[in-house]
Amino acid sequence: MSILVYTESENGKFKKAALEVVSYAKAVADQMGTSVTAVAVNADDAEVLGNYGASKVLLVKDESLKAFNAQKYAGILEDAAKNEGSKVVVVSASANSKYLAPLLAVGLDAGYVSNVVAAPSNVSPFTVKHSAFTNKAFANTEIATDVKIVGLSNNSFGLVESGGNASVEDFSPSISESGVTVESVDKATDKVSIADAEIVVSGGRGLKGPENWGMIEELAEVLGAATACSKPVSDLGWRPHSEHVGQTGKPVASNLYIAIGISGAIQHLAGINSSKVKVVINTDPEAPFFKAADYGVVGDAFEVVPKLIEKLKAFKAANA
Ligand SMILES: Cc1cc2nc3c(=O)[nH]c(=O)nc-3n(C[C@H](O)[C@H](O)[C@H](O)COP(=O)(O)OP(=O)(O)OC[C@H]3O[C@@H](n4cnc5c(N)ncnc54)[C@H](O)[C@@H]3O)c2cc1C
Repeated sequence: MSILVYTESENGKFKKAALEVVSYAKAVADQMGTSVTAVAVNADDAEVLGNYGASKVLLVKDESLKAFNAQKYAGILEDAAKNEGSKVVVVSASANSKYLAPLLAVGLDAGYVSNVVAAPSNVSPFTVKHSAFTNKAFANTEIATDVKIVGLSNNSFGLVESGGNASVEDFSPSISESGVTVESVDKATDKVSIADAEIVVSGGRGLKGPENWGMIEELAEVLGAATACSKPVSDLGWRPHSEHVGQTGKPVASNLYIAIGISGAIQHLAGINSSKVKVVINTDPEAPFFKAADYGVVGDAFEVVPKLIEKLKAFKAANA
């Protein structure tokens, strides 16, 4: 009857979102008076999940599962949920989790709610708060099916260390056949991914050209941030498409989002509404971004950003 969690890893290391879903599942388990069982595939440090509230880790070690395959991974989770008798399964908001969750929902005859942002307000009936209409509203939805799947938004719950220990068990599920074979995986970049980043520094067309991205990268480096951009910037080839944020790009749920030379079109804002603190730097005080931002600087990026970098470097040096 434990709560089941899918914990994603890359090259054997858990992603931050994996630790967050375990933290979340522990809160749900406490409300329901049960425990947390995590499913990990080819992870090297499965024990670490105990620190975030997992009592048990079902570890699948299989070289053929090195590349993510939604049908096979959904099959593994279905097997695990049935073995454990789990009535609640928690996954993250990553592209892979969003791919496998509906397949899993079919396998378990479960209801699935994505973009969940808080622990259930009630576990009987099981009611979750989730964002809706590209993060412009929240809804409380009851999942009435016997088995429930919760898709947790990244950075919405945070990491909670409980100092516990997890028993790690080898798990050999029946791996289902898949119509898809992954031949190779090409990563666009090795930098901090936008989806996992705590801080994102993002540039728009106001930066005039790709040759001016040095200061964006420098600001990101000082802050330990990921870099992002608006759609026209990636369309123009100034930055890679993997950095494109918004309705047609990636969603960002960082703690801090700094938008530089970005007007704040509705399609851009749709991707960053879940970020906690938004800062805009723009020459035009009428730019729509100022209405969405928590802090705004009306000014020329080419003057403001170098000063910001200088101040941050001085602050870091003084506090080193
Ligand atoms: C169906 C559809 C989907 C879309 N999806 C997305 C999406 O996912 N993501 C996205 O970003 N867009 C998307 N768009 C495009 C969107 O509508 C805007 O055109 C786009 O976001 C504008 O990008 P921008 O803010 O970089 O450029 P601009 O709108 O050109 O804004 C540049 C800003 O920089 C400011 N500026 C100029 N010089 C400086 C300076 N020296 N210092 C500081 N500020 C300066 C200007 O005042 C201006 O506000 C979509 C559009 C459509 C129709």
